[in-house]
Order: sequence, then structure tokens, then C-alpha cells
Amino acid sequence: MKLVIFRCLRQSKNHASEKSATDKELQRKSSAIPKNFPEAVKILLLGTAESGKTTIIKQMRILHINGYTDDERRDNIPEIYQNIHESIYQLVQHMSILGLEYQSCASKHSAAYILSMGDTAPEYMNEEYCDHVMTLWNDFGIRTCYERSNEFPLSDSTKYFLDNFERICQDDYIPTTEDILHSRKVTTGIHNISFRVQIPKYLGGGEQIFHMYDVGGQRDQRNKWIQVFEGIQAVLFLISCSDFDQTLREDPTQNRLIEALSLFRGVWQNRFLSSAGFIVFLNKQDILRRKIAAGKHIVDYFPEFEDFCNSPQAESCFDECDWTKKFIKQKLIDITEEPVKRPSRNLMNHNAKRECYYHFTVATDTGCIRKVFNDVHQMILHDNLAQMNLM
Ligand SMILES: Nc1nc2c(ncn2[C@@H]2O[C@H](COP(=O)(O)OP(=O)(O)OP(=O)(O)O)[C@@H](O)[C@H]2O)c(=O)[nH]1
Ligand SMILES: [Mg+2]
Repeated sequence: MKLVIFRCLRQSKNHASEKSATDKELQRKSSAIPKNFPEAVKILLLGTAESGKTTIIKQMRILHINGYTDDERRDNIPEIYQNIHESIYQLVQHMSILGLEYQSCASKHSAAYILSMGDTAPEYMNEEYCDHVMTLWNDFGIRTCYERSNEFPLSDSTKYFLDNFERICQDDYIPTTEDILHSRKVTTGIHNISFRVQIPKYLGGGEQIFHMYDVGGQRDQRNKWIQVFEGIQAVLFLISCSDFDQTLREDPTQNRLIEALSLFRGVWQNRFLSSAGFIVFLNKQDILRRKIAAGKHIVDYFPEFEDFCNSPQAESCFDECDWTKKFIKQKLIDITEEPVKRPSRNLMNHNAKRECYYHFTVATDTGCIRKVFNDVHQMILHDNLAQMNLM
């Protein structure tokens, strides 16, 4: 199956009303629909490191497989302990680098304790360790360091885990689904998850199989991506919108958002992916909102933002967060409109306009991903109908 692209939503400005209109249209045609949707759909998750790809895979497991048993939850404990330890260790290390002072002697003592442990988490959270971590997280100096964490690499889940630390350091701790969604392990190599999704009765019923591929987003992982380009029907590209004031872990001279945009250009223009559908998740909307509320401005990193705010595209925006997310989206749209240097042989018509679909997401929010994935599935069903000349 060739996913030319999700034609039926092409002119959509208001997704919600458009969707219900097309649903009704599909229902009307239901009697004519054969039960022969292509059995499996292959989706490839791409994006820079920490954009949220593996978090989407976890959400698919929660939404479409059985989620996590208690034993599987317990298996995540070492990773969560390591995430917490790395966060507090990084914060303590950067206190002196940034020239910040601790609020009390007790905090200084706790910092020395954490530093003496190195960057490996303890196997068990004993009382002494927990007290030190809590003292530090309540320290005003550490909070100032946290507010400046765009200046050094720090996990996006630092606040989540340290705010929940008292619960996590209990002896009988079992990670919640939310804890698992916030935990982070760098992906190396290629992983995939397969799951089935119900096809609505009015479309003939039955199930569709999805194979979703997850890859590592760090620079040294990207040369492996090409191994999975064959037969991909849709690319789901994740971009972390809150990255505008951060630099890469692997190259501290490179702004993360600039890296993500140039990676998107490379993927969009890749001739092996030219017949795949494109969906972009503009992710980490929760962190973006938090950053802007804390007084960070994208204009300090992207001066062209000022012109965007005076452009017609920004007319419907109502606050800085809204402007910022639309500005990033516009940058992606601009890339899709750039002339392609080497058109693909796979494209039947070189002049055919390819579509790209955008969603603002919070990958750690199951409700959000449930809704967005439903939309993605609908688009795939619509496209399949179009392929069968039923639309
Ligand atoms: N608050 C918040 N955290 C997120 C969101 N998306 C992902 N994260 C967190 O960001 C971290 C990185 O997410 P991953 O899914 O591991 O990123 P990745 O793209 O797989 O990264 P690589 O494997 O290095 O390519 C994890 O701690 C996630 O919990 C989001 O929308 N909001
Ligand atoms: Mg990953």
C-alpha cells in the first residue's frame, strides 16, 4: 500500500468539525465498504534525542496492549532511581559551575554526600539518602539552579520525580503508569511494537495491525535509521517545542530546536520516504507553557519571532505560548514548501503537493495521545478508502 497522503482532511481548518463531517460521509458509504483494508500499517517514529519517541511507544502499549503488570512496573524501579539520582547529581554539580550558593549548611552537607556517590544511583533508597535528596530539592539555591537548567543538560522529568520523591522512596514503592511515562532511557538500535486497533463497524469492522518502529534520536544513532525506511507508510516526526533555549547533549554549541528543524528537513526531503505520509507531533506543550510562564522567550533565540508576531499567521493567537507554538509550526510548514533538490523516482508526479499533518501534543498525557492517535488512525482509514476509490 502506498500512503500518498491523507487527502480527505486536506482543506481542514477546523479539525473537529471536519472530522465529524467526514465520519458522517463514511457512515453513509459504509454499506459499500469491503472488509479488505490492508492488514498491517508500518509507522516510523523519528526525531532528535529526548523528543518523546519512546514515550509514544509506551502510550501505545498502555492504550492498545495490556499496559504494565505489577512485576513489569517493578522492573522500572532501577531506571527511575537512576533518573532521580542523575537529576540531583547534575543540579549539585552545576551549583558551583553557575556560582550559586546553598541556602543552608545542611544543604551544603547534603550536596557533598550526593557528590561523593558519583553519578550512579543507590540500589536501595535508604533513609539517609532520601533525607539528603529532599533537603536539596527544598533548597532555594537548587531551585534557582533548576530554573537555569536550559544552560546544562537536565532531564525533563526532574521536577516530576523530585516532586514525587517522598512517594517513590517508600519501601513498598511500585511505579505508577505516570512514573513509567516520565522515566527516561536513551534508545540505541531499533525497536518495534505491534498492536491491533479496532476498525469501526461502519467501516466494515475487524482489526488493523500496526507495526510501530522506535529509533535512537542522538546523532550517533541516526545512521541506523535507513534500515527501517523500506515499506514505511507513515512517518511520525516528534519535535520538542520546549527545546528552543537548550543545546544538544552531544554538541553543546548547537541549539536543540535548530537541530530538530534541520533534521526534519532531511527526513522530509529523503527520497526513500517520499511516498510515506507525514505526521508531526509538536510535543512537550506542557513544558513549553511552563517555560513561558517562567519568563523565557523564544525571541531571545530566534529573533525572527518578532516579525512572525506581526504577520497574518499570528493574527488568531491570543498569548505568547500560542504565538510560540504557531511560530514553530510555521517553521515546519516553510520547510515543507522549500523546493526539493533531488525529486524522488518514487513520486509519480513530481509536482504533486505532499501534505504534512500537525498535532500539538503532551506525550506523557495518555488522554491526549489517545485522541491524537484516533485522528491518525482515522486519516489512515480515509486514505485506504481513497486508495480503493471509495471516496
Ligand atoms: N513533561 C513532558 N515530558 C515528556 C514529554 N514527552 C516526553 N517527555 C519526557 O522526555 C524524556 C525523553 O523522552 P523519550 O521518549 O525517552 O525521548 P526519545 O525521543 O525516545 O529519546 P531518544 O531515545 O534519545 O531518541 C522522558 O523523560 C519523557 O518522559 C511531554 O510531552 N511532556
Ligand atoms: Mg527513545
